[in-house]
Amino acid sequence: MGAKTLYDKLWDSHLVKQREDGTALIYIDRHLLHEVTSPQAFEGLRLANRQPWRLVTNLATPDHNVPTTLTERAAGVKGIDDDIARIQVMTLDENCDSFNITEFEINDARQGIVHVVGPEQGATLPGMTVVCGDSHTATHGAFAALAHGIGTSEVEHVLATQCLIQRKMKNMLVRVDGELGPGVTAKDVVLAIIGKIGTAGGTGHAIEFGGSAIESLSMEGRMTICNMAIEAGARVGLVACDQTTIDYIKGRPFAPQGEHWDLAVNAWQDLKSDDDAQFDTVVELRAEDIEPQVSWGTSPEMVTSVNGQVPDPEKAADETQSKSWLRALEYMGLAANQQITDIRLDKVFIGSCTNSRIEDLRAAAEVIKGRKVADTVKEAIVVPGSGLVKRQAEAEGLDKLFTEAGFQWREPGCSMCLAMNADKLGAGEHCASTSNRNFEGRQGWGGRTHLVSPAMAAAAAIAGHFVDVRHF
Ligand SMILES: CC(C)[C@H](C(=O)O)[C@@H](O)C(=O)O
Ligand code: SF4
Repeated sequence: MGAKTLYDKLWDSHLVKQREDGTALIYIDRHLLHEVTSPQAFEGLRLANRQPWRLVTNLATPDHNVPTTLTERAAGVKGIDDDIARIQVMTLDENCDSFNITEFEINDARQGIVHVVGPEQGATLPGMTVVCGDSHTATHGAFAALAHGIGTSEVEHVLATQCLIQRKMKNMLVRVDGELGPGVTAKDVVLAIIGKIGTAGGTGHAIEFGGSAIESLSMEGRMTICNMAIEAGARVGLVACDQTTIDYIKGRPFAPQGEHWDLAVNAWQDLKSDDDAQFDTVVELRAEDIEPQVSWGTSPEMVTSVNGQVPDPEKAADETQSKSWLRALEYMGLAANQQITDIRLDKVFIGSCTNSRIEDLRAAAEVIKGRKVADTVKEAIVVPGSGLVKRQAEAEGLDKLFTEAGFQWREPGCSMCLAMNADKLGAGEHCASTSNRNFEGRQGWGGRTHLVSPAMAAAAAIAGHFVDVRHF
């Protein structure tokens, strides 16, 4: 048999049936659920009088709508002010109760953003297929798992049959070799990749991230990179399984134990692309060339180095690009050729499934230690990715560092990443955000999002404008 990529191996080991029209039936090992994309799926099961096919594969948690202030959280689900949010979270509770699905409810310490919770619990394992009604399911590919988002009707399909109809994607390799400089993080790497290949660069492909710079990343860093594969147009991001992966998983609640652990570790050894595997597309970056990144526009590909400038639409490659840059500058309230370091911030958000894990909070805390949030910054919030991340951060005293500096320390959830709860930007406000999308209105109507790493967001909060965290 020919050499295979990691994606080929994961695909082949889950292929139930290849059909002549090019579609295939794929088996799903893990199904994660949240409150936004599951209600109609459960309703569909009920109407068809079906039960979930394999209960133990499902794990649910509310995240998108949950409030993040202690006062609102104290009263549990009934205390959620917003009617739609409360109904969605209650509906998830009721559905999980009636179908017997494990759920970490709103005030369970294990609750959090579904893409933080899955890996943290060891529910995401190498070699698995993992799906969730959420585009950032790509995150779980950091564990050499075939993971991607699905739509609500597919959520119902997976619940009912544990299978999905898919088409095989093409293989793409993004290699980052060399050593990242101090202060340059996984977030900067993935933003630089998207800056290079564009938001359509990975369309139709499963992207495997490899090379020495990726291999030297922690699991948190690898998750940050795979999380944004979808922002590069690919539904799937992947990193090969190695000792870092295995060490991260060991001892987690859903991970195999005892003799099953040894068998699993043995089976995971092959979860990497063969040396001579062929990729349809290969992109290469040098780690040394990557500087801390800041997005200036309304798409993640509109990104540059913190030491760069807002581009000039007159210098765009073509008419289409010129128009989209002009429109972005207008929305963002920025001028062509403006220094990135001259952009002043109104709000700072440290959180989201891209950057709300313990390592992210440590990196931000390190920067703000003993400093104060600038007076001109109206609100700076830290939203841990899960209750367990929050607890760990508190045990390390990070919450004190944040609150002493003038940050608000919140309860876990998606929060200002997409402003489905009360955490929002006002019109015209600029936000340094560790999330993954800077679309128009993403963080609130008229809000202006700048995507950055946690360390860069922390430095911006202190300075009141963007600064190169390497010299801060
Ligand atoms: C609400 C959900 C369907 C959506 C997604 O799929 O990504 C959200 O998580 C997002 O980040 O925009
Ligand atoms: S944190 Fe943001 S990107 Fe992640 S699942 Fe929630 S809304 Fe989507």
